[in-house]
Amino acid sequence: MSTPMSPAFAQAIAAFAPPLPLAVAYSGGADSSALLRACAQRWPGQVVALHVHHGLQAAGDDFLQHCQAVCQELAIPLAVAQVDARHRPGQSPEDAARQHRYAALAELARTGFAQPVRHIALAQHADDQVETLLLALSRGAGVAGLAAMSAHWQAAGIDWHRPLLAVPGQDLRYWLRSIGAAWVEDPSNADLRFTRNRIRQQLLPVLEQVFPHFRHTFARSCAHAAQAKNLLHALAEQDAAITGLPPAIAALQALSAERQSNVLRHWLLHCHGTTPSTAQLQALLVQIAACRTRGHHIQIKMGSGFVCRKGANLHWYNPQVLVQKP
Ligand SMILES: Nc1ncnc2c1ncn2[C@@H]1O[C@H](COP(=O)(O)OP(=O)(O)OP(=O)(O)O)[C@@H](O)[C@H]1O
Repeated sequence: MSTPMSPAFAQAIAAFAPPLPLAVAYSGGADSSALLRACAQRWPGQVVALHVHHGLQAAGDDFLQHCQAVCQELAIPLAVAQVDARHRPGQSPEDAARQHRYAALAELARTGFAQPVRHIALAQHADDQVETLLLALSRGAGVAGLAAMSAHWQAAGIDWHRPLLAVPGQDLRYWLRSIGAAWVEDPSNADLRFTRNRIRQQLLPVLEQVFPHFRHTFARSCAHAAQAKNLLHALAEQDAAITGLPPAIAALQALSAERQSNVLRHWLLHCHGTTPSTAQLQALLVQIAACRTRGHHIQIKMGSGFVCRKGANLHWYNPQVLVQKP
């Protein structure tokens, strides 16, 4: 039976071709409800659901019960994990919840069913992508941030997919209503203390009026930024092969300032999982340029640690880790 999906939604589902079986990360909210139902309809018997109970909101139990009831009705196997998503000091609550959730989803897919599942679909859509782009702009992000969310990536032995990035959120809710499917509304989505909710409720309606095609054109900008991000990554790998990691100071000095910044960001992120601020990186470039004598000392705060000079090379360390492991 044909269902009244919007053209964008129908196109996104038709174009989505993951190897099966597929797991859908199912919160019980509108977006993942639409994705789960659309996938189960397209690949009957080949789709499973994963639910993470965050243990943060009182509503968590209702979410779980809703997911269990829907999966039972649709005969979709469901695996559930309970996580303690409390954040560490200095970590944002949303970041903590996201990290715990992704780790729990990967673990559920690996061990929650008779056979491990290697592909997980998430239900972020075009409005989420625009929100991510606007948040990146508001932070003054570079191209990596402006690329916003990827449609596909690999991590923790899982292929992650976001098939709905071109579908407006309202199309998903419209479809759910038209087929009489219920979902649970996360009460925190209405909380205007969260910037993302203010963007969704206050900014997107205005953007809609001024730039009616903003979802499409902003997504195109994200795609251009993603291409540039890949080029910068490739260039950083080439330069890192010359400077070595940790980088040799003399080899850095032979590069342009832009290429130094690029390879330094790459080193700090990929080897140490930290991102320096623009001001920190700028200060380091000044020190690298001035480092022409044996006695030149470098010691600069960099991301979550410090960069210092160790002989001919730079060296990054986190003093807190040094204190914990003397
Ligand atoms: N508790 C959860 N259990 C399983 N998957 C989840 C959970 N929370 C979020 N996800 C997955 O991560 C995606 C992005 O999460 P986010 O909280 O940004 O979504 P959302 O806009 O609230 O979506 P939804 O309406 O599906 O809850 C969701 O669409 C869903 O696929």
